[in-house]
Amino acid sequence: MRPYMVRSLQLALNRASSSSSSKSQVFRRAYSDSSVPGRKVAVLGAAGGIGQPLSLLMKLNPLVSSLSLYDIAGTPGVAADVGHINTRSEVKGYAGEDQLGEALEGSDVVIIPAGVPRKPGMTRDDLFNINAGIVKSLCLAISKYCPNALVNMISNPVNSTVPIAAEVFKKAGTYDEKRLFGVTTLDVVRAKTFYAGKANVPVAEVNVPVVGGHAGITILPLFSHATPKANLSDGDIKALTKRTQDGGTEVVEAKAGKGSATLSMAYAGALFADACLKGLNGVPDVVECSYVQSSVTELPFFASKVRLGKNGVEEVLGLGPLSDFEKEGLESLKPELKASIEKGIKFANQS
Ligand SMILES: NC(=O)C1=CN([C@@H]2O[C@H](COP(=O)(O)OP(=O)(O)OC[C@H]3O[C@@H](n4cnc5c(N)ncnc54)[C@H](O)[C@@H]3O)[C@@H](O)[C@H]2O)C=CC1
Ligand SMILES: O=C([O-])CC(=O)C(=O)O
Repeated sequence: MRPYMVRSLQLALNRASSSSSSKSQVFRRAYSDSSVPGRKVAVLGAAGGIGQPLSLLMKLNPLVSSLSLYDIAGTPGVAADVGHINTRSEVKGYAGEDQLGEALEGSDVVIIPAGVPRKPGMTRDDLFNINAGIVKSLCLAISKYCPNALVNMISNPVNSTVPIAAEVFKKAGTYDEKRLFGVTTLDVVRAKTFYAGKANVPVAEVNVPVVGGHAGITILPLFSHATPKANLSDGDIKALTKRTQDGGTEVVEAKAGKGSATLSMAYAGALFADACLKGLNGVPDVVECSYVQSSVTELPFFASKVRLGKNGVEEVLGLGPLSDFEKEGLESLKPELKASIEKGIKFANQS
């Protein structure tokens, strides 16, 4: 890839990070390889459908100085391939559990897309039996080798895997609620795309918060907060909400048994990791939606806008005024989200 293409991709990623201020835009333009701190990012599940393009996108991120690609197999090849790209970070591949410690050691951000994806007809919760154990063992290793890392959980069901991670870290004595994130950025990416299409506004200018969780009706886009404002009918808002909630299923069905969203997820995961790195580096006003420990509602975990800083979560932002339709959606999602959280906590403490 030509340097100008790499630069364009980097700029596109920067432009797409939703809510950062103009101050941070100036900061971004001021990057040079030597003027930003070195940061190690580990991708766990790096040989998978999400892991590979996500590794590529993290290799293009100028904030990353060391990229650690871990999977149970296949990572030497991915690392050799990605490692030839002429950008800042050095790349190392690690395969198999005996290399997990080395892969994690010194990581500032750990991104976890390890685990099985859905097939048509399955819910995200149907992945629990396999992915819960995978996430648990990876989080145990994180608590041992890089307890201070920011953890970006992609593996589904996110509504349960984040509570599992929290319990594992609590048991290990390393839990810091500011450092654990469920990645819900793809819901925001979808809401922006669908809204821009319906409202006929430039997608690059669109902002839409998505709150709640990351499965079906627990995904609650707040189109009443969407900007630029558009005069959409109640029917349009209802349809946009449903399409955002079913976005993952739309891809699962279109892939017809060959997995779920990988490329759009890699993009969303790269955006969120970039926001975490900017926060760590002290860029002001970095705000993204994420599923975190929360007191925004009575539920212990909830996705909402989060301000990111040098220690991870700096502030969990409230929901603001909701339309009647959104208020109804919020009440309807609570029982399902509560059950998924409790399922994760129970699993972590029983097994
Ligand atoms: N949070 C979100 O918005 C989204 C989450 N996902 C979830 O991401 C996960 C991964 O999806 P894909 O990449 O499509 O699946 P995939 O099957 O293509 O890749 C998963 C990778 O995880 C690896 N893996 C399995 N056990 C592991 C372990 N113990 N340690 C390290 N790596 C391990 C596999 O070897 C494989 O390379 C799924 O659970 C999927 O549901 C997918 C899309 C969006
Ligand atoms: O739908 C799935 O299984 C994968 C996912 O979380 C998404 O695409 O939002």
